[in-house]
Amino acid sequence: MSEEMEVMPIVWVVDDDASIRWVLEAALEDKPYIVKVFDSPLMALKSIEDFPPSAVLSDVRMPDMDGLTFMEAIHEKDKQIPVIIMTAHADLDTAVKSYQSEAFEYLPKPFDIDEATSLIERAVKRYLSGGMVKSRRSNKASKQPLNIIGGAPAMQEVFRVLGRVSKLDVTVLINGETGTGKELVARALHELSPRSEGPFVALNTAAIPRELLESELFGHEKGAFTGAHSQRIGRFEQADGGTLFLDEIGDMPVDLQTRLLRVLNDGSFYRVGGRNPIHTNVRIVAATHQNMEKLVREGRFREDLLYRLNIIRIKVPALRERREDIPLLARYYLEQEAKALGLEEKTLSKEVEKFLSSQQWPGNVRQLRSLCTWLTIMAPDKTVYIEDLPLELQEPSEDLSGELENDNWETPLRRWAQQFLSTGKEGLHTSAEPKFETVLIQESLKASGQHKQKAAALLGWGRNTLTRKMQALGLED
Ligand SMILES: Nc1ncnc2c1ncn2[C@@H]1O[C@H](COP(=O)(O)OP(=O)(O)OP(=O)(O)O)[C@@H](O)[C@H]1O
Repeated sequence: MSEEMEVMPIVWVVDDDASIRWVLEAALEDKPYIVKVFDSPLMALKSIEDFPPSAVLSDVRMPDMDGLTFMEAIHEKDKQIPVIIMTAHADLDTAVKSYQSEAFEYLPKPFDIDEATSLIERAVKRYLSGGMVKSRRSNKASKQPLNIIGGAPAMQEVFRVLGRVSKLDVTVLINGETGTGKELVARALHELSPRSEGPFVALNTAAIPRELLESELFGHEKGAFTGAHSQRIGRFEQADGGTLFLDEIGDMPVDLQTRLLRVLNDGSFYRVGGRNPIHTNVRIVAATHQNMEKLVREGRFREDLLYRLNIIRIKVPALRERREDIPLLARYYLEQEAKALGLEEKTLSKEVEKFLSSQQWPGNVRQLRSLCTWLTIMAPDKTVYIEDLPLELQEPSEDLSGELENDNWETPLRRWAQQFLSTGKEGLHTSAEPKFETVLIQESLKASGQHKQKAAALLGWGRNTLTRKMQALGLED
C-alpha cells in the first residue's frame, strides 16, 4: 500500500449504473478520499481487505447482489462502516429496512450531488472518530403488509421520514389534502412501531358532532349525562398500548384541545362524569388538511398543543404534485379491483395514462382509486381508451379557469352580489357560500343517484367532508 493510501480514507461507490458511478467519482475527485468504484458488490467485497472503506455508497438493485445484503456482508467484516443506501426504486420497505439495519442513511435517487457528497463526508468523519453505529435492528419480523405506492421524489421523502421514525415512539402530525393517503401513512407508522401488536384506533374529529366528541374520546360513566345509560369506554382507552389516529385534528373544539393536551402531558384523564383518573399509554398520530399555523393565528387551535403534536411532521403531497405516480397507482388499483371483484384486469392505453397524468385530481388518490373501480366494472374491453372514461373526465380540464369562464355562471353571481351590496347589508360571502355549496352538493347527489360516496368523489371531497357539510347545511335526507 502506498503512503497516500494509508492516510487517506477510502470511499466505495457501488452501482451497476455507469453514469452514477461516473458522476459520483467526479464529484468526489477533489475531496481528500481515495474513491474506489465498483459495478458489482461481489467485486467490492473481494477487495475489502486491500481497500477497507471508511464509508460506502451503494445502490439497492444490482444484478449479482442487492444493496441490503451487501450491507450485511460489509458489516460482518466491520460493523462500524457506514453504508449509504441509494435507490431509484425505493418503496417503503427499502426505506424502513435500511433504517432498521445499520445503514447510515438512505438516499433516494435522483439525488442532489451536494447532498450525496456531504453525506459521505459525515459518514467518513463519524467512522474515523470511532462513533458507534447503533444497531436499530429489532423486531425483524415486524409485519409490513401496507402497500403505499410512490416513486415520485415527493413520496420518497415521505418514506424517508417513515423509515426514520419507524421505531420511535414520537407524536407525528400528517399534513395533506383529502384522499392523499394520510390514514395510510398513519397505519404505516403504527405497523412499523413497537406498538404494532397493540390496537390502531382511528377517530375522525370532523365527522362526530361536537357534543359527542368528548365522550367518544374519553368515554363516560353511567348517568354522566342524559342518555348515558351505561358506562362507555372512549377511544383513548381502546387505544391503550397502541396508536390513536386523530383525523382532522384542526376541527377539534378548543375545550377538547385543552383536555387532549392534558392527557398528552400526564398520560391520564377522567371519563366524562368520572372521578378516578384513567392511565393510558397511547401514541398519538394526528392528521389535517388545514394550515395549522393559520388556525393558531386565528385563535382556533392551541399553540401549545400544536407544538406537542408537531414533533415530527409528514407532508403527504397532492397527487398532482407527483404525476409520475398516477400510472403506477392506476395499474396497482386496476389489479386490486379486478381481483376483489373477480373480473378481468383492465389495462390503460398509453393515451389514457397520459391523459390521467395531466388531470388535477382534487380528490387525490381516493378519486383515482374510485375511477379504477369504475373502469374495472364499466370499460367494455381489456384495454381502456379515452372514450371509455366517464364523461365528466373526458372533458378537457387542464385549464380550470377557462372552463369556468365558458360556463359563465359568474355573470348572474356578480349581479346577485351587486344587488346584495346595494341594500347596504354585510356578510356577502357568508350568505353566498351555503347557497353555492348547496347547489353543488344537490347536483352531485343527483348525478350519482343519491350515492354519497360517489357524490363526494364528484365534488372532489372525502365522504366525511360531504357528511359534515350536509349536516351543517341541513341537507340530511
Ligand atoms: N400512496 C398510496 N398508495 C396506495 N394507495 C393509496 C395511496 N395513497 C392513498 N391511497 C388510497 O387512497 C384512499 C384514500 O386514502 P386515505 O384514506 O389514507 O386518505 P386521507 O388523506 O386520510 O383522506 P381524508 O383526509 O379524506 O380522510 C385509500 O383507499 C388509500 O388506500
